[in-house]
Amino acid sequence: MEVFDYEDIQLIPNKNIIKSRSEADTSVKFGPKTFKIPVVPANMETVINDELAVWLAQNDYFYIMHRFQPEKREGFIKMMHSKDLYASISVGIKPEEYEFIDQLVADNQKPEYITIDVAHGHSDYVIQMIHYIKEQLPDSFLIAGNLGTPEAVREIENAGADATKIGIGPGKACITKLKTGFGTGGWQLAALRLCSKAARKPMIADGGIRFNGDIAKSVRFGASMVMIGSLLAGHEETPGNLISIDGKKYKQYWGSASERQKGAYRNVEGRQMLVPYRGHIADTLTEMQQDLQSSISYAGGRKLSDITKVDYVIVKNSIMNGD
Ligand SMILES: NC(=O)C1=CN([C@@H]2O[C@H](COP(=O)(O)OP(=O)(O)OC[C@H]3O[C@@H](n4cnc5c(N)ncnc54)[C@H](OP(=O)(O)O)[C@@H]3O)[C@@H](O)[C@H]2O)C=CC1
Ligand SMILES: Nc1nc2c(ncn2[C@@H]2O[C@H](COP(=O)(O)O)[C@@H](O)[C@H]2O)c(=O)[nH]1
Repeated sequence: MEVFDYEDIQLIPNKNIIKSRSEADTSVKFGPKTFKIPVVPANMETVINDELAVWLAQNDYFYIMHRFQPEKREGFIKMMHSKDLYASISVGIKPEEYEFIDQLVADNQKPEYITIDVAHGHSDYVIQMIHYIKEQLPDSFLIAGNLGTPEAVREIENAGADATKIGIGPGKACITKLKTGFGTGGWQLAALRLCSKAARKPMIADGGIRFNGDIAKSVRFGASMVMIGSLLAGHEETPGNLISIDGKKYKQYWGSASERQKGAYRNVEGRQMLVPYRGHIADTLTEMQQDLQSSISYAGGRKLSDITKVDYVIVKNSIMNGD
């Protein structure tokens, strides 16, 4: 098995066929809608809130609202629909989540996207929830995760999920690999490649994105969408508190399985940290789009899927050489 991560790979250029990078089409159809770029901010409390979700939906970006204020989710769906925007929410798998789905059905609230978001998604309890949601809300596009193996992708797709989310332990705020010894941390890109061999439906690559070029690499190895936490958490519009230290600005970022998120030290697999402040998220997303347009041109293509065909080399830990 070839084992590598984002920093170990370089994609090999093909002859350019476009006159300007602006001709390259970065859009992606994911579920019922088409988005500007294959990037989704992580469904974490320090990355997404209502205001940012509205802005992202209004501007043709994908978002997934987190599930850590469960009582606000139905109101969130109503608020998005009242503005004629799509609603995209997360759920867990505990008994009260079944009641939440029942409530949505009773109130005729149908989110366009639902993500089952648990640490270890290859589980009969996740499969039960997939069956339940597909029965109760068959028109919602259902994403399930997180997974890290082709077997998991096959089983979760067969259970009825419309897309899977791949990544166990590669996140910046993650300590799963240290506390449990398991996961795709350190070989997330290779794990994505393995999963793509089994996948018949779209995959979201989740965690480990440190540079804009990692988005193109994720697409090359099979991702339809790329979930990003730490690299997007440092913006004016993201919910973490702004903190100044020695004249430098930072924002708070914490893991969804951190003590900070859970309010207790039980099954903690995440940590709290500071990420550099980066200004407005619109500028970062525009830069990501421009970099991706450049990637498409280096791939010798015109559209995002052209990146999936390029060759690559493994250059172990050396892409920063020469910096
Ligand atoms: N992508 C990643 O690598 C990781 C992501 N996270 C994020 O943290 C948040 C909290 O996740 P999670 O703890 O799953 O949410 P929950 O607290 O909702 O747990 C999910 C359910 O699964 C049960 N469970 C059994 N085994 C496991 C296991 N190995 N890991 C997790 N749950 C298990 C839990 O019971 P009990 O709590 O009693 O065990 C609980 O009932 C999510 O947003 C998740 O995405 C967390 C860790 C890793
Ligand atoms: N193991 C843990 N993983 C977590 C936790 N909270 C979130 N996450 C995952 O990280 C990604 C974001 O990764 P990044 O590298 O872009 O910062 C996120 O989407 C989750 O899948 C956690 O507490 N523990």
